[in-house]
Amino acid sequence: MSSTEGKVIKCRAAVAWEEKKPLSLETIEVAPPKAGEVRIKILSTGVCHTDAYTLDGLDPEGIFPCVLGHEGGGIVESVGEGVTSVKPGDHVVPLYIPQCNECKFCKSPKTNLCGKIRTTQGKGVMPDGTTRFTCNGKPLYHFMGCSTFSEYTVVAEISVAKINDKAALDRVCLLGCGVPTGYGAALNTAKVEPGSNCAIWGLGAVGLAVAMGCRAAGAGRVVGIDINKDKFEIAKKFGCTEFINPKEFEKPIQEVIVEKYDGGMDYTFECVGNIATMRAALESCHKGWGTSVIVGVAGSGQEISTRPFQLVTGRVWKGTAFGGYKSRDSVPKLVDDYLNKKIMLDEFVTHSLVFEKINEAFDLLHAGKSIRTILNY
Ligand SMILES: NC(=O)C1=CN([C@@H]2O[C@H](COP(=O)(O)OP(=O)(O)OC[C@H]3O[C@@H](n4cnc5c(N)ncnc54)[C@H](O)[C@@H]3O)[C@@H](O)[C@H]2O)C=CC1
Ligand SMILES: N[C@@H](CCC(=O)N[C@@H](CSC=O)C(=O)NCC(=O)O)C(=O)O
Ligand SMILES: [Zn+2]
Ligand SMILES: [Zn+2]
Repeated sequence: MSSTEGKVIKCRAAVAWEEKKPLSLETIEVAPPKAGEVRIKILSTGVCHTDAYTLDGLDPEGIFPCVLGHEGGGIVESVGEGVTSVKPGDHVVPLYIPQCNECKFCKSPKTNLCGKIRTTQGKGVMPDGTTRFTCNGKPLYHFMGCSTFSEYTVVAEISVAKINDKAALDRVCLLGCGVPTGYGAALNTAKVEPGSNCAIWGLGAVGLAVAMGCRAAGAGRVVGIDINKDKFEIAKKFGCTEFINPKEFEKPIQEVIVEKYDGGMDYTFECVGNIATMRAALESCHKGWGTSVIVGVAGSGQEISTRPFQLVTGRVWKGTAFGGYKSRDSVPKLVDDYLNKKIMLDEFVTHSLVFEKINEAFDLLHAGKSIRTILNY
């Protein structure tokens, strides 16, 4: 039994007091876990573009003040009543898509979108409708059911994956979001076949993970597309075979691709979050069978469009959340895949910083100078 069990913990956190403002380093209070909840000591967290998306005020579910962060790794500090699947001392990754194994989504092989706590999670509160965070007496909202930008966080039991404790938490935290999302987009959502021609818009961590998945699937060409040419060199490590910078062309990039690649690609992936590149990715697909997967996140009011003829003539437009992985089952296996060198994680980490430098991590992301920055508490 830890000395803090059942007590409020005062700890460091980076609080988003309001949108479009830097995070504020604060001492916050974290209440003990209630029934069905787990309190975790976070040791490392990544910064994903979705954190920036919400902080920038683009997320219709963004509620402030809140504790952001959803790509973390840590150790269970205490558990609430009735929790049986994890115990203090277990190494875990918090999950923004839980897995309850009871809801109709969890019972369906067609989706990973567990619905058990999605409504309260989208309101920034725990399943009972309340928050576990306060700062100077003011309640703080949770984020994506994870809130990994706090030294301690509280999540639902169904929102935590128990992992092999031999794995470095400052690497496997990336299995909380970006890497499974891209890797699974290729393997689960698209189901890339050997010899397929693939194109990826956006060579950030998610896009590079798509490339890693395409290579694992035995893809032929893997075309990396980015307006920042500085991303091309690192993308070779993940399996990109050639590159295109749309800025170097006058005509629409989809016309370039259809001409250059004998009618277009078998699979395309949009990992930017831009409705124009979503259209370009779809219209770069081959007539008759090309499939485009939307991974990028675009805010409310943003709508995709294309001529229906694109779909009538056989192209498929689909999307993915967390790469289609059923989270509690899959993340432990992905950790083992990393330990067995079947997937890369180290290569995604371009910066490691002390937690207090979290705003620098956002700056690096926005400047296109990082792939993933890991913050260590
Ligand atoms: N569906 C899901 O489950 C998930 C979605 N996401 C979303 O995926 C997207 C990518 O996330 P990260 O890799 O963390 O972002 P990132 O910011 O690291 O990478 C985005 C990349 O897109 C490039 N880019 C920007 N505009 C472009 C354009 N017009 N054409 C081509 N490339 C362009 C940037 O240069 C950058 O390399 C974001 O929208 C994020 O919100 C992230 C994780 C999970
Ligand atoms: N609140 C956001 C949701 C945007 C979104 O699509 N989120 C992805 C994960 S992005 C992680 O970096 C997702 O898994 N969505 C599934 C879900 O149930 O939200 C908005 O409304 O834009
Ligand atoms: Zn993310
Ligand atoms: Zn469920």
